[in-house]
Amino acid sequence: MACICIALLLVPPRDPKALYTSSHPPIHSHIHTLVEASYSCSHSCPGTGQTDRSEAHPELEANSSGKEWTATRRLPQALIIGVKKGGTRALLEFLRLHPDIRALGSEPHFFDRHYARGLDWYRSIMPKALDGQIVMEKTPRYFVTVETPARVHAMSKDVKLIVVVRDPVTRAISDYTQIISKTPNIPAFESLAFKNQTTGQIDSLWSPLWIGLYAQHMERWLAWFPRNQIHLVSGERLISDPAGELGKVQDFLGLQRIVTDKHFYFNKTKGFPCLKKPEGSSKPHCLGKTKGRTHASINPEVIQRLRDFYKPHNQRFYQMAGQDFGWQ
Ligand SMILES: Nc1ncnc2c1ncn2[C@@H]1O[C@H](COP(=O)(O)OS(=O)(=O)O)[C@@H](OP(=O)(O)O)[C@H]1O
Repeated sequence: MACICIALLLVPPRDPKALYTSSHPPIHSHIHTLVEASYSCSHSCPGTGQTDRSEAHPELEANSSGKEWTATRRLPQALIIGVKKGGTRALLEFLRLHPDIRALGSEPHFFDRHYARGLDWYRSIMPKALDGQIVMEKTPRYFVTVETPARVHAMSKDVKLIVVVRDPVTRAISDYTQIISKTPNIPAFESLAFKNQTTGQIDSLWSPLWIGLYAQHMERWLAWFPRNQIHLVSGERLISDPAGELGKVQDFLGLQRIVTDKHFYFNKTKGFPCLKKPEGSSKPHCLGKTKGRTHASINPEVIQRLRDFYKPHNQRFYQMAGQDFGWQ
């Protein structure tokens, strides 16, 4: 909060009133410079950890004319609904650089686990936002939970939905790598992936494999939302060209393209794009150790069998998506 106050003092907008009202053009055009400063703060203010960064753009209260414009808590207008291990954290962290986005840092699991708490509870956990800012959260499990599309639709039929998809085979191995890191004694990937290893019959109900049946899950969402309300992000391109993918997401959200290639650099040690050292900040920011893990080593024959298994499912998904994600 102290940082944003300094930023406000240092970079006064030409028309402070316009900064805090819902008048269009959206606030980003007015607070562009300011946000460069608050972005630095979000990475360097004491006690600003990953979760705290949901408060990267604190609510602004102005009284240049004696009047106050206060941020309020609102239900989200956009959700990152999946997929688990697709790159959802990276997407959320990158989007958070945008001054017109206010995102919850943790995964609230409202529509899948805490629905009984009601919409007032859900609203109460959202970060405060100004008019014109988009409130969002990410919970990757929404994409695969059967009840979720109807529940999300009951909250808002206009909500914008984002799904980060990744090669389902790599995604399954990533998922298993995470599971085994928490439960080291579980059986080998191979024995969980097959109902019968001799016949090679795949156990498609095993969660790491079932989540990758994207067409099946997508179908449920398309029963409630039009295709143009669901934006698909390539998890692979989010790594190879984060600015390109972010550009398309900002377009989808109706935002100016403010998060661009100038925000990223490729960290060779991490092997992933990270956020550049912002001006005035002590260090650049990469995602934590649980993102970009070394995967469990899997027999190549098993991988090939999984590729064969997913092939028709992927083709069906490409048709629904209207694009080929290039998974082998
Ligand atoms: N910039 C950057 N830095 C680090 N990691 C990145 C990045 N972009 C995408 N990814 C990929 O994100 C994968 C984790 O996905 P999620 O964040 O969706 O995981 S989770 O469902 O929230 O647990 C994670 O999967 P693993 O590599 O298997 O660990 C990464 O491949």
